[in-house]
Amino acid sequence: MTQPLSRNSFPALPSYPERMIQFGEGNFMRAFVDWQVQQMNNKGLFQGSAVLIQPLEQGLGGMLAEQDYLYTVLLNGILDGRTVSDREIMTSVSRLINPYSNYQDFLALAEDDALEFITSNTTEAGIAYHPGDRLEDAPQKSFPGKLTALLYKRFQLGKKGFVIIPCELIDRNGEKLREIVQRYASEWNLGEEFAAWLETENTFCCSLVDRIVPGYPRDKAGELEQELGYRDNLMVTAEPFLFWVIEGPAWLKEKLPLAEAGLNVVVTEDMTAYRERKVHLLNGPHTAMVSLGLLAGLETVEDVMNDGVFSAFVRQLIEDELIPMLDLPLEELQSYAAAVQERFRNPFIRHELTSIYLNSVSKFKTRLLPVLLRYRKERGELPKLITLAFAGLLLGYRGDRLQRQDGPEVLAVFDATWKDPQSFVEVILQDNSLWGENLLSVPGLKEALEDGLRLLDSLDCRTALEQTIGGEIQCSDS
Ligand SMILES: NC(=O)c1ccc[n+]([C@@H]2O[C@H](COP(=O)([O-])OP(=O)(O)OC[C@H]3O[C@@H](n4cnc5c(N)ncnc54)[C@H](O)[C@@H]3O)[C@@H](O)[C@H]2O)c1
Ligand SMILES: O=P(O)(O)OC[C@@H](O)[C@@H](O)[C@H](O)[C@H](O)CO
Repeated sequence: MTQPLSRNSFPALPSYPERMIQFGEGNFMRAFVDWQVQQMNNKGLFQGSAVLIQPLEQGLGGMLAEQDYLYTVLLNGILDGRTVSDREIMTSVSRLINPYSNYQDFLALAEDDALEFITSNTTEAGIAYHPGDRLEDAPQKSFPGKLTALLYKRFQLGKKGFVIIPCELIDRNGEKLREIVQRYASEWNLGEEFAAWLETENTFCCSLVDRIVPGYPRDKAGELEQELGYRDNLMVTAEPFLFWVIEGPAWLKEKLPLAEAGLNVVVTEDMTAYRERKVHLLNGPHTAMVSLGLLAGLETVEDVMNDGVFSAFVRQLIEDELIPMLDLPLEELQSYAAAVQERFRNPFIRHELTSIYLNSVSKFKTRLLPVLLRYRKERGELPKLITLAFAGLLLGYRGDRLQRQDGPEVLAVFDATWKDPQSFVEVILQDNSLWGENLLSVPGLKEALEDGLRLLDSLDCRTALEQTIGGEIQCSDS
């Protein structure tokens, strides 16, 4: 029987002073930011660790403590033509504070001058204003509320601010976070001096993250335990590829020497083009493939890429509908798209479609809907593959064929609307809360989705896809 991972079993592992506060202890942050901190430490360039803040009352705090905050990152895949199979025990996390049970320790972080950086990933839902939050709460419900309380304490102590780099996959994440913090500062009457300190003493950066992190390797856990020689309930698998774009001042390159440590990190004045490329060419195909893939009984991204019809769908989607709508040099887009498809084919990691399926409605809205609308406007017709993916999404949210995973308010809208299949498409397209606008005004969309739904409901999904790729589904224009 193997022993659990702990510092006792690996007494030679190093420890580092805390230099970063990190909101979020999920798989992604542990295999992305903390992994990069580890690489900087390995090269003697940072000599620091991250203290994690659990954003929600329930989380991984207990499990991390049981392992002395150690865990293994397993990188599997092909990078620059080389097969990578790396295993490394992370020593870049010092501890985790649960502000729900230990608010004092959380606020006490404001006192530590060595803490210079704040990072976060609280999912797309985390950078949100919660009207009920108050300074006196212990803790505030929202992540920005907690951050405001911490920053205010820091200000009261007369200390310098932080470099704040959120990693949430929302557009202009740093600006959104700063706006909500400023809003709390104003609503909580924290004064003009604090508002000025927020502006001048803190650097809020926007950032874009890119690494596929499937998380805990459930299917291979036993085998890996034997191979590693210890039990690790928090091991994380990830692809070797990594890209982090930070929109921030040039001095950050020295202060946080990620690129110097050989990591694929860019500090730039404007990250817009990088974001467009990634969200539409990587996350877009992911979201387009999930509902259709799950409806066809496929389980992983690799399954999709190994299926002739589905991989043709992904390729055509990228080449014919996504790339032509992006304002970047064609060659650059084509080379990124080729790399993405290679990453999707990674035979060494198991990326479950169900994990990408989570909150598909909001993902469709940011990743594919803008392209669909632009295509319709510029070409006078609908992009047939994005439209079919939209139909697949709507069918999946009927709830009888797929196990939906979305917020209760989103599911309630679908449940109410699907009660009348005749009016379903017309009503759902008008729902501003889902799409941010009334999509009934998009010429031909209602009819095309009704056709798509009929097709997907009457044929098996692969045949429906084959027909669509062959151009047989017509988008009637009104
Ligand atoms: N897994 C990937 O391949 C990958 C790659 C790039 C980006 N991401 C992004 O990272 C996010 C997290 O992914 P993960 O794999 O680490 O998930 P996870 O479930 O392991 O971790 C989620 C984290 O978010 C926090 N959280 C969840 N809902 C919250 C809320 N409403 N308010 C505040 N905090 C909240 C949790 O406490 C936890 O720390 C995703 O939403 C995605 O946008 C993931
Ligand atoms: O993480 P999500 O659930 O927001 O989205 C699923 C995937 O599209 C996403 O995780 C990608 O794998 C990632 O963005 C790659 O960098």
